[in-house]
Amino acid sequence: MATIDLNLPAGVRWTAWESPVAQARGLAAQVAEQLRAALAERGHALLAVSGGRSPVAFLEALSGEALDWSRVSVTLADERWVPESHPDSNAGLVRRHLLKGAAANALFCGLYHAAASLDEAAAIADRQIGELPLPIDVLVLGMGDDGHTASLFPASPGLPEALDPASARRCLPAWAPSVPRQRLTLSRALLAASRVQLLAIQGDGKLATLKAALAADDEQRMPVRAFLRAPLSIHWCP
Ligand SMILES: O=C1O[C@H](COP(=O)(O)O)[C@@H](O)[C@H](O)[C@H]1O
Repeated sequence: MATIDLNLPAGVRWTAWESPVAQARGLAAQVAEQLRAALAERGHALLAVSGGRSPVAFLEALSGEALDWSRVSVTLADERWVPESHPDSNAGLVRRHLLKGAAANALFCGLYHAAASLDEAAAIADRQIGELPLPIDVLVLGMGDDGHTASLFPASPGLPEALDPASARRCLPAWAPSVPRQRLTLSRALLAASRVQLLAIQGDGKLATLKAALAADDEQRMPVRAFLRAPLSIHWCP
């Protein structure tokens, strides 16, 4: 594979996998290893994963990893404000592709709540996330073609607060440019405190977005920029 010159910030690690299958398996093995380390160190482990279209093969591979899943808690970096039965639900995706077999023993804490408003749903999720064994041990982020990560979308109302590194909020309402527009996102402050931070992306389009984010000077325009620093490891495949 040709060398890719990205001029990454100090401490940001880069792995180019040869294929989506190799990426899914390799990433799952690394995540499992980090979860085992957290279990050995803390007695429990907290994993936050992303949704969307990309992570299916990774979630499938991770569900087959030998782990004491009964001591692992799983949450989401973000969610669409739709019930779990909806095809766009990130919780539904995680239940179908990760929480099966031995991995069904993990405690799952989703972000969706059928509240009267998105604000109220975010407040409920904020409280529930606060009951998890924070910080997040392993975070797996994805990235959209517009430079969003989690549901930190460019120009979303409330983005400055969601990206505020000093914010005490754990979960906030967010708005996407595409349907379902109403979202819930963990805050940058909470996500960036994760012990292990991984960004998994696929294809030349997302590589171009990553390059644009690295070159941009504004997190509001390219929210993924907020995470392009140590200890992030970026995992890409063509
Ligand atoms: O809407 C979302 O988009 C991003 C990227 O998703 P993908 O479909 O391009 O893989 C994802 O990381 C996020 O969790 C999701 O809610």
